[in-house]
Formats: sequence, structure tokens, C-alpha cells
Amino acid sequence: MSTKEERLRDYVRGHSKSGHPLSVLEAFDKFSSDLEWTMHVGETKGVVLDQAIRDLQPKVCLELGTYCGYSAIRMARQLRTGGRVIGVEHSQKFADIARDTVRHAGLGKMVKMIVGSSSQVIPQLKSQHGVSQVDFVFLDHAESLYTTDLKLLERHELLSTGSVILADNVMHPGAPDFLKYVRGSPRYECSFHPATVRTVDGNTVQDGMMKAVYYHRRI
Ligand SMILES: C[S@@+](CC[C@H](N)C(=O)[O-])C[C@H]1O[C@@H](n2cnc3c(N)ncnc32)[C@H](O)[C@@H]1O
Repeated sequence: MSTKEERLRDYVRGHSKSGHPLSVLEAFDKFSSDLEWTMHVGETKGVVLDQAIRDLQPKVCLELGTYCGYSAIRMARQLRTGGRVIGVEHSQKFADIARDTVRHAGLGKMVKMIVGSSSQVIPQLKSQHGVSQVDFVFLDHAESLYTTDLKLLERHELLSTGSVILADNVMHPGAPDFLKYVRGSPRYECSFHPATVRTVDGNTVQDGMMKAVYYHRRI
């Protein structure tokens, strides 16, 4: 018996054009809307992610929570030459599927997957993965870890002035501690992007993404 994510991978392979990221994203969205709900960021909030990437043109994007590769593909397809996405995913099975879908989209050279738990991987980014700074961080793993992991990124001096943090699901399921932290810190300039989303039960709920721009010298 296959898992939902294996079925998603097979569907995406069979219903998209190899080397064509947009068709891969569309196949993900169609699987989730027509067949089985999946937890990727989706088109509505994906547009907010696209805009943030287009505005910043980051060299290094860090994604915490890559699942099956949808948002990694969304980011990588817009990067300029030399740009890359580092995806951190604690499930080996999801990380393998993400590698597969990213390769299928033709973006394998731009996305590096690290399998591990965010709070363990972040302190190793410099020493073990050659990442000295991150320009863009997509927080999409566990809302309860958003603040801890952001503080880890600060402590390990991985952020610099102008680095952008985009956090998903800040209203649903919700990340109140994270919102309080970034809104209350002089180091961050925040903007909220509301969005309605479809839940696993088929309900429509109000959610949103928080964009926080980091300023190193303000404290
Ligand atoms: C909402 S999904 C990510 C969706 C993905 N960003 C997308 O839009 O295609 C959350 C993912 O985070 C992973 N995850 C949860 N906690 C994590 C942690 N502490 N470290 C790394 N990955 C984690 C889960 O296994 C899951 O695949």
C-alpha cells in the first residue's frame, strides 16, 4: 500500500512535463484539490512567496519544512544564476520525494536537501554545509518552533540586514509567540499577508503569512 506522498509523487510525474516547473506545481495543486488534500503551501499563498522571492532576488534561500518539494520548486524557478534553495526536512521519506520532484522539475542543481530536524541543522549550517548567510528564510515546518529557530538563526549570525523571513500558517494553526516576537522586536519590520486556505476537512479558514525583514544594527 503506497503512502499519500508516494501517490502525490507518482501523480506529479505522470501529469506534468519534465523540466517544466509550472506544470509540476499545477499537478501538485490538482492532486490536492481533486484527489487527496496535501499540506503544501498551495497557489494562493504561493503567490505571496513568489512575490517575496521576486522582490528580494536572494542568493541563498533556507526552507524549514520542505515536505514534497512544492515550495522549493516555487522558489528555485525564480532565482537568478547562482541562487540556491536549501531545504531542511526531518522526514527522510519526504526529503527523498522532494529530491525527486525537484529533479523532475529540472531544478535539481539549485536545491540542496538536508535531512534533519531544523533546530539541529541550523547550528551546523556554517560548519557542515558551507552556508555562511541566508538571504531568505521560509518557515513552514512546526509553528511551535518558529521563534526558537529564528533565534537560532540570529545567534549563529546567519541573518544579515535585509534578510527576509516569510512564515506560513501564522493564523491557522497559528504562531502567536512568533508574531509577538517579531512584532515586538526592533530588529524586524513586519508585514502581514492574509489568505484563506482550504483545510484537510474541506473547510475554508482565514490564515496568513508574516513577512519580517531583519535589521542587524537596530538593537
Ligand atoms: C507544511 S509542510 C511543508 C510544506 C512545504 N513547505 C511546501 O509548501 O511544499 C511541513 C513539513 O515540515 C516538516 N517538519 C516538521 N517539523 C520539522 C522540523 N523540526 N525540522 C524539519 N522539518 C520539519 C514536516 O515533516 C513536513 O514535511
